Amino acid sequence: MTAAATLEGVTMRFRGHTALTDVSTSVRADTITGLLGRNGAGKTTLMQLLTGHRVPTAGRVTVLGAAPYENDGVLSRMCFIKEGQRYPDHFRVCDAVSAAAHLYPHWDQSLADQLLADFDLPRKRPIKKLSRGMNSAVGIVLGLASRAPVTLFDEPYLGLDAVARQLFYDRLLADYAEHPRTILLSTHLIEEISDLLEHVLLIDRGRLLLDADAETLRATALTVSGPAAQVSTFGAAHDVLQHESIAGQARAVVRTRAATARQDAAALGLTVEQTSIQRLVVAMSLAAAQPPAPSTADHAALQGAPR
Ligand SMILES: Nc1ncnc2c1ncn2[C@@H]1O[C@H](COP(=O)(O)OP(=O)(O)OP(=O)(O)O)[C@@H](O)[C@H]1O
Repeated sequence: MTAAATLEGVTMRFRGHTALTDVSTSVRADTITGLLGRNGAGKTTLMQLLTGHRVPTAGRVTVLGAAPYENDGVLSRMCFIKEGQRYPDHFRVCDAVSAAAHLYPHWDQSLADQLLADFDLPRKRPIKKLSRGMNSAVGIVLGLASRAPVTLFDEPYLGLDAVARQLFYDRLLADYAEHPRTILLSTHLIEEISDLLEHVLLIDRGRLLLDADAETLRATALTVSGPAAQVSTFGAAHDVLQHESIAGQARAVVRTRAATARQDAAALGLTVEQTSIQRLVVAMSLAAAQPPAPSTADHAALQGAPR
């Protein structure tokens, strides 16, 4: 695996708040990676570190072999499209496109023209007069046509309708197939994009919770359901992320490394389904939010505690 970017022991502290804590991971080259996590998890902060907008409080960030901060050689090969991207007040759509054409060395004007038509964007209209969704579409056009070797999309589709979002996914996939490059995409619309993803990074309250390739996740995350006793038996041998039961029936989301997990569940009379990446992410985030079960020592201490 070649890394386009790496974070080693990265902590980012703002005044009074730690947004990232000791994060070590890499973003694979020529891969579409999903950066997932709940509101305030630290996704934008991580992208800001990768794009040299911030310097970590501790640890090291490397992109395309060097530290990105104030490094034109690295930054010229990156494109960062953020939610609610702002442009100079007087900019029309065509001005943003010509500025991007000058900025990005790998810019493809014919792709930009095609995308402007696909998203039905009026070239001469001032950007500040565009609707919210159209503004997002401008960012998407610039991000894709930049063909930057490392392209980051941070929740790029504020206000974009379902048809336009599908257009984005289709165009991204088609262009990526012809021009493989490193794409890091943060989103809350996990279900919609999960087929696009080759790798998943999940952050939870500033810590890296999951760093796995999507294929492995799909193969190892299962949801089993059936009689509660059998679900518990099965769960005892696997990593249970979420468990719910009602009237003697139960359902559990598990991660397993056992090659025979499906057969084992079937032998117990359980129904087995593949767990979607969205469900897995929700289960893992909720599990991480649970307070840890008290240890035996804690129990003992509580028993002895004065009331
Ligand atoms: N400049 C700052 N000063 C203080 N705290 C900040 C600053 N920037 C971010 N934070 C805090 O760091 C945490 C992570 O923020 P970040 O924007 O990275 O989250 P996110 O995962 O992108 O969230 P969302 O999905 O809601 O956009 C949040 O608690 C946020 O309030």
